[in-house]
Amino acid sequence: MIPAPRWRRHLGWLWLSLMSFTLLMLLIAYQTRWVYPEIHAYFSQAGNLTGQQLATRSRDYLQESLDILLASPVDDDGRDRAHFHLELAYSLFDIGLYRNEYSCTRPSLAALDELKVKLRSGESLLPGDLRHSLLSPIRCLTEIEMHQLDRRSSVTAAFVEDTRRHQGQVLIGSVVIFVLGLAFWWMHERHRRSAERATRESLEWMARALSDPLTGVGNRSALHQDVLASKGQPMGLILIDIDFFKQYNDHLGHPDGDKLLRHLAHLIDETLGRQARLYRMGGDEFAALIDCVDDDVLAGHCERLVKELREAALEHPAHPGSPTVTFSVGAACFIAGQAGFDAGYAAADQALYRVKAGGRDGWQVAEAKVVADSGDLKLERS
Ligand SMILES: Nc1nc2c(ncn2[C@@H]2O[C@H](COP(=O)(O)OP(=O)(O)OP(=O)(O)O)[C@@H](O)[C@H]2O)c(=O)[nH]1
Repeated sequence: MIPAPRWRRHLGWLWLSLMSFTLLMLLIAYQTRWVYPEIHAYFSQAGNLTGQQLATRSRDYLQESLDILLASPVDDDGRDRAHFHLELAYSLFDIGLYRNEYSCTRPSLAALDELKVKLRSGESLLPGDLRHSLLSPIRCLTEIEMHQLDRRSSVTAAFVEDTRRHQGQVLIGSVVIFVLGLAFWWMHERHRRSAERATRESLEWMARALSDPLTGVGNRSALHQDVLASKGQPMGLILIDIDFFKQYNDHLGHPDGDKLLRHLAHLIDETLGRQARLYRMGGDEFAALIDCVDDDVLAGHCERLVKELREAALEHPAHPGSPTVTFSVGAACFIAGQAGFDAGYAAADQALYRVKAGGRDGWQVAEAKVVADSGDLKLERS
């Protein structure tokens, strides 16, 4: 599958982030624009509802005034108290809300005005007049009370309903934002994983490109790369070539030849230990890079290689001079760098050739002197 271009992935993220951000802003705007005014409206209407309490108190005062005036006989003190209660009731009744919204308010207030005048003038009051003057305002106030109570209930119910609806919308908005956030995270995670996978695959590919598939050790390119990476360092190069490997293959077949190559790679690696890096140069030739303190140390490694192979006593039925597998080893010290390596390789190869020419199954280290060569230190072989 061809991965989407980078800019398109980024565009996807950007789009998601913008969506989440816009939705969040809309949610905040919604809260500010609709929910808060709704609350404000509720409380301002609730403020008007005190009208219900005023009507109740006013009605109570009228009731008390009626009780005093209906008690017989009514003396001056009773008339004063009744007048006082009437005044209190009047002041609570005479408000804009009642005047504007209830048609019974004005006639009731007029009846109370008349009654106050009669009380002040000391005119006698008949029970029938009293009923007419006080009962209709009391009825009006009762009506106002009931209406105000109804209004409060309906406003409260509407407010509760609105609040529930807004909460639902805010909840849905939050869920959408959460889902978008999850999608954003998921896209990011997917991209991170695919980037990791690509890096891992590149590393594996690079490792494969630098290793020999048959034996698993490094190949010629890896040797070259390692030499250049250690530029300027004194190093030892050991070349190991199996003797009469063609005959081994011809006699036992290529699969057994492959097995021997793998076996020898393991044996060389074990013998030289961690300080050495092993490569297969192709065919039946191996190379090892190792720190080169001096030629004697290198000679010690070569000696050990030949000895270990003899001890392993791997059967070679087609070897003209030995019942077991043998190899020839040539080695040289060099200063890492392109020119130094070329010189070192040539010297080690010549040493190997001399071993082959001398009857194989042995080793030789080329003698060297250090010279400087166009920035690279180069060991010149004698
Ligand atoms: N089994 C196997 N054989 C290989 C492989 N690569 C190369 N060869 C064989 O290795 C043999 C190398 O032969 P030569 O270069 O003549 O070397 P030799 O027979 O060891 O002779 P001397 O080095 O002179 O002792 C050839 O027969 C190649 O076919 C491989 O990957 N597996």
